[in-house]
Amino acid sequence: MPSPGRIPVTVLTGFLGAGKTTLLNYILTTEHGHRIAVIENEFGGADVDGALLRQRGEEQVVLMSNGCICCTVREDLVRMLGELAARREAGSLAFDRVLIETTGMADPAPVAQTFFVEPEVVGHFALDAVITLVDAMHGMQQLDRHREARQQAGFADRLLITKVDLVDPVALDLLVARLGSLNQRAPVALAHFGETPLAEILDIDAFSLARVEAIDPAFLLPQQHHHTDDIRSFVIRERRPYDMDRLRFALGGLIDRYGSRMLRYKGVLQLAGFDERIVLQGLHTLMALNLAEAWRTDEARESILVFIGETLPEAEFRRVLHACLLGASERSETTFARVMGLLGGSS
Ligand SMILES: Nc1nc2c(ncn2[C@@H]2O[C@H](COP(=O)(O)OP(=O)(O)OP(=O)(O)O)[C@@H](O)[C@H]2O)c(=O)[nH]1
Repeated sequence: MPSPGRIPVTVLTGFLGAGKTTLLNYILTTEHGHRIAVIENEFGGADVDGALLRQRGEEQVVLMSNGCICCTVREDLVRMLGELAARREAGSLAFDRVLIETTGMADPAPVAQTFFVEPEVVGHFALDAVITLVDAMHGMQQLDRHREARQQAGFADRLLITKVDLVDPVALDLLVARLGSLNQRAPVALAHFGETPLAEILDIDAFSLARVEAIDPAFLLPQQHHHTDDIRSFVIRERRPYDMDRLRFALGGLIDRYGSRMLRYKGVLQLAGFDERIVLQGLHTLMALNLAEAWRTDEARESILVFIGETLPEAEFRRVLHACLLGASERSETTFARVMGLLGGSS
């Protein structure tokens, strides 16, 4: 039970692409009267999520942390929470709650542990709830294949199913039943593009240390933490604009070939002929390119793409995408054609 005076913290978790940033955007752009500080954690090592977040007004602050919050950057989390508390006490920052978005690969247990074992954190913050998002379309497969997805579902105080618009009611029932077998105590609700009643996820006082310790008596002990080894990410940055037709074709080809291993890809892109940023969103074979806000005249335009996948051939992705840049050299055009199988060469 959070003690009076401590700042409530909500941890948003959920496997890659489950819809955490979408929910965060809904929260940050909805009138709800809360002043929220957000800590955003990225797995891919590039600030793509920062670019995808829409902040409303000055009453909110977003801090970024790269790396996986559940292991290497826990110190980062402790430091950021310490800074937030100090700025709040000094009166330079006003907020009444904190939201932490973990990476899609994070085990929420060590993140929750932080609120009980780190003295600087315990004094100021109280964990209100762990909210786990589950993708209705990909969730079942993710639960089957990835331990992290099961940990996230099992540890949740509330489960939110997203993307219900993409599945039929039978698939949804099966997923609800599966989640029930992993976690019997967390109520399940739906979120459509992040839209969900905030009263059911903020200030719900749902995290119980006693309950977690009843399931895992070693919860507060130091933990060794491992991620599935063959999941890797890489980032591609380019200053030159991409050619739209070529890029769509190349992404289509890569997805055809590697879609089942492409767990998550996203980016903010500069395309020739567009003043707007183009946002790429993808999970496996589901890909979308959408117009976003225009580049400012005073900023250097740079495309940033993040790929997270199982044993993806990074060099091939780099070659193919490099050849989609406007004015790609003849040599890279040949490479592109060969890699994409247009010359009948091997890939
Ligand atoms: N159809 C549909 N798409 C959704 C819904 N919610 C989110 N999405 C889409 O799912 C994709 C991934 O959403 P994000 O919010 O970026 O997911 P995330 O969990 O933050 O992803 P990572 O941070 O990479 O793990 C985006 O293209 C969203 O627009 C939904 O309810 N329905």
